[in-house]
Amino acid sequence: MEDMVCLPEVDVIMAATTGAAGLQPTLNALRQGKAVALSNKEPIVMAGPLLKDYERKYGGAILPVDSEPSAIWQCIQGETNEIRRLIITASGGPFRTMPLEEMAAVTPEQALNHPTWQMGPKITIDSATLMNKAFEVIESHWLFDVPWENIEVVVHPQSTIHSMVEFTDGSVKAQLGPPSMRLPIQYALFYPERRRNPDDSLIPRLDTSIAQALDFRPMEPERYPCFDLALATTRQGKTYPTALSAADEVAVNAFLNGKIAFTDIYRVVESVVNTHQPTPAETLEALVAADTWATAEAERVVGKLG
Ligand SMILES: NC(=O)C1=CN([C@@H]2O[C@H](COP(=O)(O)OP(=O)(O)OC[C@H]3O[C@@H](n4cnc5c(N)ncnc54)[C@H](OP(=O)(O)O)[C@@H]3O)[C@@H](O)[C@H]2O)C=CC1
Ligand SMILES: CC(=O)[C@@H](O)[C@H](O)COP(=O)(O)O
Repeated sequence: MEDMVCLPEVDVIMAATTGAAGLQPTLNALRQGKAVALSNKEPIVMAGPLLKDYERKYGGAILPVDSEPSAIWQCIQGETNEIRRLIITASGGPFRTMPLEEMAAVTPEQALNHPTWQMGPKITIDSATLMNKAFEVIESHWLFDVPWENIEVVVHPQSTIHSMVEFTDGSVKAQLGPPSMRLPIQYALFYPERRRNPDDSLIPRLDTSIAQALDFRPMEPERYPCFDLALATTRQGKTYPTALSAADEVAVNAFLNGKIAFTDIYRVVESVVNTHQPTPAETLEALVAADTWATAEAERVVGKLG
């Protein structure tokens, strides 16, 4: 992948591997001035400033694919007004209403049963812990240059509104659609063109002929401790977000393999980021070193818990 993205005949790269695997290819592509349609969220979580630096320096482009950043991107088209607030929607995952005391005993099968989206295992577990939502806040912070304190998350169980942007006059724009990645993928690949889709079966359409609710609920921090942990860690800068992402990758795998409980995902990540000795995150070498250390440390913590 590292070499393939640099081939002269490649103009757009769709980065859609899971986890840290996409980091080096994404950086290589940006260093070649290519456009990267970024679905793989971990690279921008691990190395947001470096990716943006490469985009600026080498003239490439990062095109959001993840549905929430894509929604924000679509909402800001043609707008010159300052953004007052980003409102990122979260389904709340499969355990949104489960009594908190039952969460330690949930099985991987239950956690993989996402209420609205069909996705790979890593992101589905991240949706259940809301680590995924923290990742989207981080992505959006770097992609749209919006201060942390101006990005909010609201639970919206239907996943019909993919995110919203509030402008300084108070107007709020939202992007809606059925939960399908086809539109965000197409939007990034053909940007700035809105491609005509004559065949409705390709991109599902919003059905307004049936009654549909659009609910908003406040996020419960005690249900989703990974959310605050991820943002507090990332806001410390340096290699903290790299360690966070690596620890989460190990912890999610360990949960899926039956080595730790669902609620231990938080414990593993917390332990790793609390013992991390950060360095400036200015080079790929620094990121790889942090990723390697955090992966080993997370495996050690999993071993102790398991
Ligand atoms: N699924 C979704 O709807 C969304 C996903 N995303 C993001 O997109 C990324 C992918 O998610 P998703 O599609 O759900 O994940 P999946 O697990 O379904 O797919 C991941 C793909 O990445 C490949 N892959 C993983 N590691 C490597 C590697 N080292 N080298 C080459 N290929 C590799 C896998 O190949 P193999 O099968 O051979 O292991 C697989 O094809 C994640 O970062 C996720 O957060 C973002 C928004 C929505
Ligand atoms: C499809 C997509 O873009 C995911 O990020 C999705 O939004 C996850 O759903 P949650 O809102 O449950 O995290």
